[in-house]
Amino acid sequence: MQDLPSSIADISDPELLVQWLEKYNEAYRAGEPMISDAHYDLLVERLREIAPDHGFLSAVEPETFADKREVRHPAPMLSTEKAYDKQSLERFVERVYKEAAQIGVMDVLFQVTPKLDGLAARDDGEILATRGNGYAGYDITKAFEKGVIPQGGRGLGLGEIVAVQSYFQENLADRFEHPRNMVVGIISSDVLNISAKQALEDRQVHFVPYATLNKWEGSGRELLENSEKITRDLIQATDYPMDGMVASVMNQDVRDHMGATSHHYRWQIAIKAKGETGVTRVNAITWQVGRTGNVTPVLEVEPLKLSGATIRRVTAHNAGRIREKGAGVGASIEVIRSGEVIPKLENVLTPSDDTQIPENCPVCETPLEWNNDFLKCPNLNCKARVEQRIRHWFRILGNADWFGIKTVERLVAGGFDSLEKIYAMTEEDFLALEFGPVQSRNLVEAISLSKSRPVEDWRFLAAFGISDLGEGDSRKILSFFPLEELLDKTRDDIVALHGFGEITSISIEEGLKALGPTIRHMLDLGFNLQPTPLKSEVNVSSPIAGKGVVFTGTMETGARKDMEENARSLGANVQKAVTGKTDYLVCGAKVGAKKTQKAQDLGVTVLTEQEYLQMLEGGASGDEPEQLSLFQQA
Ligand SMILES: NC(=O)c1ccc[n+]([C@@H]2O[C@H](COP(=O)([O-])OP(=O)(O)OC[C@H]3O[C@@H](n4cnc5c(N)ncnc54)[C@H](O)[C@@H]3O)[C@@H](O)[C@H]2O)c1
Ligand SMILES: [Zn+2]
Repeated sequence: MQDLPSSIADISDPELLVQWLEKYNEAYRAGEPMISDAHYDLLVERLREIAPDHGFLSAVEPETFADKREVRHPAPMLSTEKAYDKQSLERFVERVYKEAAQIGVMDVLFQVTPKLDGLAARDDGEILATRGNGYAGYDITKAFEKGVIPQGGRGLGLGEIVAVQSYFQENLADRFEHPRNMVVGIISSDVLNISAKQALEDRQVHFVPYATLNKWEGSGRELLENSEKITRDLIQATDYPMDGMVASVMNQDVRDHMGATSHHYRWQIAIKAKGETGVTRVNAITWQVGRTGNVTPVLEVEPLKLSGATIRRVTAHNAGRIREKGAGVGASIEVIRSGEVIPKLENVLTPSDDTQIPENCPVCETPLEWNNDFLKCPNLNCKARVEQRIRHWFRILGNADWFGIKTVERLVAGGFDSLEKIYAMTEEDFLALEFGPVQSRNLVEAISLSKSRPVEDWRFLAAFGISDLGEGDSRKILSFFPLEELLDKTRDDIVALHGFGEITSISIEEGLKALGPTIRHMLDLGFNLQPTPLKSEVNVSSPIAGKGVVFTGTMETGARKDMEENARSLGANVQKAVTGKTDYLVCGAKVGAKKTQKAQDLGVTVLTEQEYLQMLEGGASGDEPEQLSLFQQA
């Protein structure tokens, strides 16, 4: 297949363009996109310009899962029309009111929800099916067995399979380019890679019915007047990847009257940001060292105008990308910007043979290590890492942030390279580093305010930057243990909690051990911490509250997942496997003797499903039922 012209405006052959679009679409649906979504959208818009009636534009871009059973949809699952600017949204709203008036409806209610960027599916309570070609999709009900969590329960209709965004950013962003790629991998393959398995085990991959999303409702006028604020608020409130917003008409009679094309419902539109691309040349590469040691390339480019701004720096994601694509000095590259401040490297048009990847850390000279496509400085005391850690502390704590990166750099250069030292600084210390008298006073004041102003304890914990203890996980873990107790917990204590997998638990244990002294020191300084409410306090009293429970085998009462969910709601720590922290092993049918013996050896009470249900009904926590002979023979 012939290449596409390098500049989108030069594309003039619709058939060639469609061939490429089909190829890109196939790769994208398989979870391995070749180009960015913004770039793809620009190509589709180009097709609309040069061949507005092309069949490609009037069908849903199909997806296939070769080995899965086909399922017909009761009503087609279509794509959406897109509005890339205010005018298109205005035209949409006008059209809606005009057609509503035709059937005598004057009050039209609009709804806006975040447009989730994952894998669309439909759950009728029995079968979960993908969109497919819009008319028939594929049966992927097994996703729930694999560990995908149905938000709000089963049978809630259309929705999207997505990974929790903050979790992805913290734990997976250096393993997958986009959370959707991981999601597609989970659905299409039975062999899961370790990170995907971990995310499922941590219950961070959800099926989110659109009906459960945060939403805005109002009239068309209100929508047009406030669309920026509506978008901002919904982005704020949603912890899933999004690629815009979806505005829908809510009046059923108007929906019926407006109907659908073969591509989209006419009463619905996606509000999206358009990307802009440009071509420029790489002048130099700067390597930046982050808090966790990742060394990322920033391309210094020949200045270029994109969406009204002059671009001089472009992020290139990771070192692997530079090596693979030849994005070195002298390369001609395509740059894309859609919304974000710093544009991204999209494509290398003419590679450079000067792609030197540093072998040593540009800051501390320690030999660098490769981790997938990422380069890492392993030195915990690397000056750049220290600076970023301190910066992270003030940013996450967030109650008195006057410590920008420039200030932090000066402190570290002056020997104040730890939180302990910085929190002991006086006005004289700042003056000695040649901060002005006013700034010195402000910085001392900021330190004192950061202690006296109220701050949630999970923020305080997350600010230490322990890997796998970001804001979400800190909040979660502190709902099980108060902060002081957490410091002494081991991986076994942590893995027993709902939502913490094995790998995560190990890294949390290690992080807590390494930073324990610092955390204790900071606690002794007396912060005004607002404790996270403990689950054990919130929970009802039940015989399994606070107990470690493992379910195994095939249950008769209902799906194992539902029994687990129910046990959790009664305050149990539902665990995946029996450990020393397990109190009850509940056995359904077909459980091997070995398993029950191992549990008994660990002092775990082994129950049949019936005994377990009786115990719940009895409500007595102390009396443990006698064990069935079935198990004693083992
Ligand atoms: N990078 C690539 O190579 C590549 C290739 C093909 C497609 N794409 C991307 O896919 C998109 C086109 O594909 P499409 O037709 O699947 O998607 P679309 O962007 O038109 O979105 C339509 C889908 O959004 C879903 N959706 C998400 N949140 C929703 C909500 N709150 N309410 C209602 N529906 C919601 C629906 O399931 C619907 O099917 C393009 O935007 C493009 O960026 C990218
Ligand atoms: Zn270093």
